[in-house]
Amino acid sequence: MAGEREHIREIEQVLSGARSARDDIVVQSWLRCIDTHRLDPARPTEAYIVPDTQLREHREQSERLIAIARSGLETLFKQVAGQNYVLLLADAKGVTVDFLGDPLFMDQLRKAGLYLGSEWSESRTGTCGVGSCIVTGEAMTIHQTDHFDTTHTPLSCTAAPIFDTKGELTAVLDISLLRSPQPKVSQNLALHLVTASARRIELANLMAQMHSEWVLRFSRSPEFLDVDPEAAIALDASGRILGTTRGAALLLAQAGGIDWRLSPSPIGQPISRFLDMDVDDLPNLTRGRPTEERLVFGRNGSALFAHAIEPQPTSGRRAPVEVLPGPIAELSGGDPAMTAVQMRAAKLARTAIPILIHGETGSGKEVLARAIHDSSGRAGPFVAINCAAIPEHLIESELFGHAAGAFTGATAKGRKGLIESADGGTLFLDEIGDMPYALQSRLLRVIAERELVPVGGIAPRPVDIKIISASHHDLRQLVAEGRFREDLFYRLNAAPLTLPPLRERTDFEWLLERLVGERARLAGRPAKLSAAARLALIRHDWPGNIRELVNAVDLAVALCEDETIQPSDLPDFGASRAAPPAPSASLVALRAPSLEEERGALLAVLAATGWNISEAARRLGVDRTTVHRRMKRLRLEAPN
Ligand SMILES: Nc1ncnc2c1ncn2[C@@H]1O[C@H](COP(=O)(O)OP(=O)(O)OP(=O)(O)O)[C@@H](O)[C@H]1O
Repeated sequence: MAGEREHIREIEQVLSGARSARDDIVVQSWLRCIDTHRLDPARPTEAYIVPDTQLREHREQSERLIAIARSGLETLFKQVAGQNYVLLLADAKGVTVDFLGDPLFMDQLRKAGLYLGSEWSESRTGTCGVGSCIVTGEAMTIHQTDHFDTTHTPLSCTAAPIFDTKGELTAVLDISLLRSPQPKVSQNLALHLVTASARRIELANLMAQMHSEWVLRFSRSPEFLDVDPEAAIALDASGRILGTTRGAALLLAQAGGIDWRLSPSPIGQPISRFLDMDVDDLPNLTRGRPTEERLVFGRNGSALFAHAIEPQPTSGRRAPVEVLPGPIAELSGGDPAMTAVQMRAAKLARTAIPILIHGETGSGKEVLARAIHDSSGRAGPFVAINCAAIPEHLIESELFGHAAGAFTGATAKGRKGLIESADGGTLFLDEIGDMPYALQSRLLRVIAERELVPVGGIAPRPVDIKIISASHHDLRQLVAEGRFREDLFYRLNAAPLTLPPLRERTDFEWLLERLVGERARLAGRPAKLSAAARLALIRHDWPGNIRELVNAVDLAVALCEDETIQPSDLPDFGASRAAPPAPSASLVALRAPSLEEERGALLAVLAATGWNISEAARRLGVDRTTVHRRMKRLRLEAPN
């Protein structure tokens, strides 16, 4: 409290014009907080996290930069490993769009606003690393009581701006501590590291965006020219500057003898205005020559080492890969076994080949069958029949219908059976193993001859149906026991698809999130999972598969209070086997044994997310750069 009062008094003194020992950048920011942002130091405000929908928009807008910055963030995070630093990448509005922090402190970090979605604009939060960096365009440390708002005075935040190739501030890289030593100089190394990382991100961004132009990289020392240049520019074929890193803009101004604060942007100007060279000199500055000989001179006489990179041909567009049809794409979040099923199902959907789906009860056989039908382009209906649920003596007429007056009690006009009502569409025969033996040969005729004879009828009627059957029995075993016809088995088993049980799915958490969202919406009761409930669900082994999960989620949504599902809202899982936690989705990539499988897995996720790289990366538990890299390696390209 005393500390807070003292802090407020200090701000008041600075306002009244008293000299301050604070850095000028801090003093100027405090003045802006009062005069421009109308903030009151006596009214502390909690960290603000933008709603999910807004965060998604911010992330989408920064998607390219996030992808490029990710490896820089990861390298920096490794450099400061074990020192409790948190890394934030904020967009130009101050919203944290990427984040790396120690999972052990997530709750504290979230509370302190060092978290994905936190907004650190100066107008909302007062003097702070990210916000004040956005206003000034300068790298800085806002250490403890440099913060304007007393809520944030425990933090130490060091931020560096990232500029786009046209010189606009596009993001801020911030490295923060929840607790830090008192002297501000303790953060000097952090300031150096974050500034160097921001520079490298700008370089990577320029290289990514301008690779089809000449790129000229600079360094003051020949040793670092090829490995870690200081700055870079892109030039068109006539030698005009198309883009620069921030460092290059400053360097060019210096070389041209111009006060960069007063000079207009170098974009669009000929390189010869700043350096004693023109476009014809570029081929002499490529890697073919020793580094020490690649010297260029500024108009002010200064010397720089330069490395010219020739325009890279834009890779000819490969034929776009086949995208999974929407209904099939939605079935998984990238589980490899599911992906293999989805790829096969998509290919089979448009054929007349019968499909046999294996899978434990509740694993989604009917849902898959319907998705295949919905992707088949067939105009007729999807008709599902559970062979185990219909009494044996009724199944024949249910399936095949009956002719007029075929038997006592039959209608005078006759009745269409389920097979005929599926004409032009799909017949889904669930629990096909329970089909009475005598009927199996009739079904075989429908499949083989594409015609059916109703009960009591003589003339066969042509039918056009796609047959999908499902079983959780081992049909081979039933054949061996003489309970299932071998010929029918081979017909049905032309294209087997095996659904993995839920406990083996690596996309469990994706499915869980989706189901909670869906079921809560259906029930009209907003609900989200607490961490403890999520863990309990992950640990359960789900003998009833997705059906059991749906039921558990429905119950939890109905019981939960304050829109948060707690473990006490879940069914009692006490009786189930203790299972190891579901492996994380990020293991997908590690496990994929073959390139083809890996390609399939990635393709399914991309298709399921409408080729949204951020979302695909989130589902796979990897960063966007990795997704881009894998796409390149696996030759996957977004359709158009
Ligand atoms: N991919 C999925 N996404 C969301 N819900 C699903 C998915 N797959 C299945 N479900 C849900 O799980 C439940 C069981 O699915 P389905 O009836 O398809 O399983 P099944 O394997 O055919 O079961 P059974 O063997 O008992 O016939 C249904 O409520 C279904 O809506």
